[in-house]
Amino acid sequence: MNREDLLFLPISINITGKKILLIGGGNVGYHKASILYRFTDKATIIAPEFHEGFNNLPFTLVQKRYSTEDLEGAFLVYICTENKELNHTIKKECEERGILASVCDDPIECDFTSPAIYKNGNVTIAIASNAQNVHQSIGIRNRVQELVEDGSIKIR
Ligand SMILES: C[C@@]1(CC(=O)O)C2=NC(=C\c3[nH]c(c(CCC(=O)O)c3CC(=O)O)Cc3[nH]c(c(CC(=O)O)c3CCC(=O)O)/C=C3\N/C(=C\2)[C@@H](CCC(=O)O)[C@]3(C)CC(=O)O)/[C@H]1CCC(=O)O
Ligand SMILES: NC(=O)c1ccc[n+]([C@@H]2O[C@H](COP(=O)([O-])OP(=O)(O)OC[C@H]3O[C@@H](n4cnc5c(N)ncnc54)[C@H](O)[C@@H]3O)[C@@H](O)[C@H]2O)c1
Repeated sequence: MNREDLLFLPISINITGKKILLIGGGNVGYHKASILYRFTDKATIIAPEFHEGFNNLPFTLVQKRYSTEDLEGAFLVYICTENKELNHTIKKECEERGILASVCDDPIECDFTSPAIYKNGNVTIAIASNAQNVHQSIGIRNRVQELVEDGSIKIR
């Protein structure tokens, strides 16, 4: 499979009461957690070491290395360690359990990816590039945000 052959469908997934797990507490883990916090105040983060920003998030922090049992009851898993081999192993263990996972260093392994988001109340504008060009997604999102904020696009 080549990256160019990937197909991602944009959907809004119901996370009410569901267990969201994020493994890895570094820069990328913190970034993903900050975005998550705009949608939920419940998630569990597992890592031996955490970015200091996690102190300002309401999530449950579990300071330890990942082990397979951590996946129990998980609905969505964000895999965000810097260890490619470990990320791959976690993804495989998610797949064996039918759990949807996003792997931060390998779009081909991702069951889902995160779009660039502009959120204003209940309105969410999400831009994705089919995992091909994250800078393009960020650029378009920033432009949409400007247009909403200067009143060119009315969302209310
Ligand atoms: C939009 C956003 C959403 C979010 O994460 O919330 C998002 N990445 C963001 C930021 C960002 N990502 C990267 C940098 C550093 C760039 C640099 O250094 O130059 C920055 C900028 C920064 O951090 O400021 C690098 C990067 N990203 C991926 C890889 C792996 C790879 O592509 O192989 C690498 C290379 C790592 C390496 O090589 O080391 C992969 C993915 N990143 C995606 C989404 C998915 C595709 C979405 C789409 O379809 O477009 C996908 C496929 C999977 C996923 O992560 O879901 C978020 C913007 C948040 C915002 O601004 O609100
Ligand atoms: N998807 C994206 O948007 C994106 C953006 C930039 C970088 N990346 C990729 O993300 C990866 C991570 O980058 P980073 O800057 O967050 O790295 P980092 O070193 O800052 O963080 C890694 C985290 O993983 C944790 N960790 C290590 N071993 C673990 C284990 N056994 N169990 C649980 N947690 C463990 C560490 O304690 C740390 O908290 C890199 O491969 C990078 O290329 C992805």
